[in-house]
Amino acid sequence: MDDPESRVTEEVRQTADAIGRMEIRGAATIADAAARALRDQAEASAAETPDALRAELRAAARVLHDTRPTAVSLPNALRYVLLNADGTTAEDVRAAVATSVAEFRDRLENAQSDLGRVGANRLRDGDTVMTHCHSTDVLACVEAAVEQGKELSAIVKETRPRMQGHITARELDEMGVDVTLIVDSAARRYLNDVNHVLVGADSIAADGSVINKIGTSGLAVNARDRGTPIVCAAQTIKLHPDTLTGHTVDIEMRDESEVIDDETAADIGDPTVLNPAFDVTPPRYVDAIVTERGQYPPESIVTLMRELFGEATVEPWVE
Ligand SMILES: O=C(COP(=O)(O)O)[C@H](O)[C@H](O)COP(=O)(O)O
Repeated sequence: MDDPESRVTEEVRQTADAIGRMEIRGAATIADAAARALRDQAEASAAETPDALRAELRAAARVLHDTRPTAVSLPNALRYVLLNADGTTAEDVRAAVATSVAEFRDRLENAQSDLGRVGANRLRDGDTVMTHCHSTDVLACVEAAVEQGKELSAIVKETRPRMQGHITARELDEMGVDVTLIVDSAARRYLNDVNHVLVGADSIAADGSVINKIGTSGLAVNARDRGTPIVCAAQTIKLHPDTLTGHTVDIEMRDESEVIDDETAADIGDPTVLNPAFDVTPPRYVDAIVTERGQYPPESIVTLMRELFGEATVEPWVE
């Protein structure tokens, strides 16, 4: 049998490239794109036996998996689809993959709107929120509150170096929220003017730590110091099962060119440039984690993780 790796489709490779380059970004959006890519791999495959098709799907999953290491929604999506790729013929497996991808995407969408309704309960008419990066889970909370007739304002951190705050500003503006944009270092100055800090998550660890865009932990410490509640909006697909057994979450280091161009770097003596994409906020700085299952104090999230994943998980893309 030839190498299943060689039969990974161009479309799957393009999706993986787009995730790596951050054209597809944000934990929930990455999960959705990865699930769709597996469905497309199954549809395009010429495999004639279930084993050959499953080997091809595992190879495609590995290509998708090896793009960005921090958002656990990516492996959680791949696991969901691969563990449901059952069937005694290749056709059966293809159909099972299509069904599980559709189910997964429905769950993602429903989870986000359920979570949005929970998060919206925390927001009152006239409140101001501060945001960091761009999180579709956070925006679902704001959108649900706006739909309930609440008028909201937002102070949006631009989020260097990739400026995802600009996407947040545009989407909040489209919802009718009054938006003020600030540079990241101005956050502390304005924390007394906001009622809530709202952030998303790429992963949540078993101890309740929130792994999110770099700068979240500093923002949370400052918010605690100022007495401003900090809420993390995160669907349960952000729960990191490996942390139940003591593993830590990898923090992605990105290219220095996102921070400074070669010419400017040369001009200032070519310093070492570090560009971590995410950081870890300890649970003591987070007031609540809002999920589609309700709101949890961070320290109790482990109970939900055990309920959803048991004690151990498998990595079905490994040969
Ligand atoms: O940190 C980021 C995005 O980082 P990047 O831009 O590097 O992917 C977002 O806060 C989370 O992914 C949650 O997003 P969502 O709520 O949409 O899943």
